[in-house]
Amino acid sequence: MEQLAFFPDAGQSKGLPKDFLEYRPSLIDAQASDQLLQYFIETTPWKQTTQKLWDKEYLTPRLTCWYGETERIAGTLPWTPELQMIREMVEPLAGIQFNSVLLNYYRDGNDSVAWHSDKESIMGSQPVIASVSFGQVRSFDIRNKQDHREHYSVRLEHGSFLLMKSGLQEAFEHRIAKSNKPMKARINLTFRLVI
Ligand SMILES: O=C(O)CCC(=O)C(=O)O
Ligand SMILES: [Fe+2]
Repeated sequence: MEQLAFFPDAGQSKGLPKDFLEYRPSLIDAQASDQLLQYFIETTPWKQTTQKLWDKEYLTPRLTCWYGETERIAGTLPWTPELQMIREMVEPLAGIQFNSVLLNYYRDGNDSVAWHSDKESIMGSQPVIASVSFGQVRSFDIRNKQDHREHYSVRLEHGSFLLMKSGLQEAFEHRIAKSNKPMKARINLTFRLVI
């Protein structure tokens, strides 16, 4: 495994949460990643869903699509050969088998995902999630739910792999912040076991 590419912020003195996260910069080589980026952008039936906040409906600031064999999530599409191929690459690294994947499309720096943890009951309380990124490098921020001063940031590179291990979602939350800098398209895949 490669060294974790974390950049703790100034004043951050605690060790990195290696028990919870594992990062690999080039799971998939640049040429294949270029092709996959275009493939996902062009062929995925992207949707922009809404989310409720303080009783108001907002458009989710990114596009999404679910694939896999779970019936727990409405509208889940069958695996494609490309998604199967990536699933087979990440399963041995994660040590578990996944039955679904959420695709996120961040069109530019305005697209984002707010602070959250992925511990919906349909994934059990200690889910393992494998994340693969293509396109624009964006910062994946992580903070301790109990103490926001403990926070980290990892730049998720083109073709990279991030394993969110069991226990991460319980103690930490994560986000992809908006950016004022010009940002190109980014695709992120999070493989999950929905039970
Ligand atoms: O885009 C990413 O790297 C993270 C996406 C995410 O947190 C999620 O889909 O739950
Ligand atoms: Fe997440």
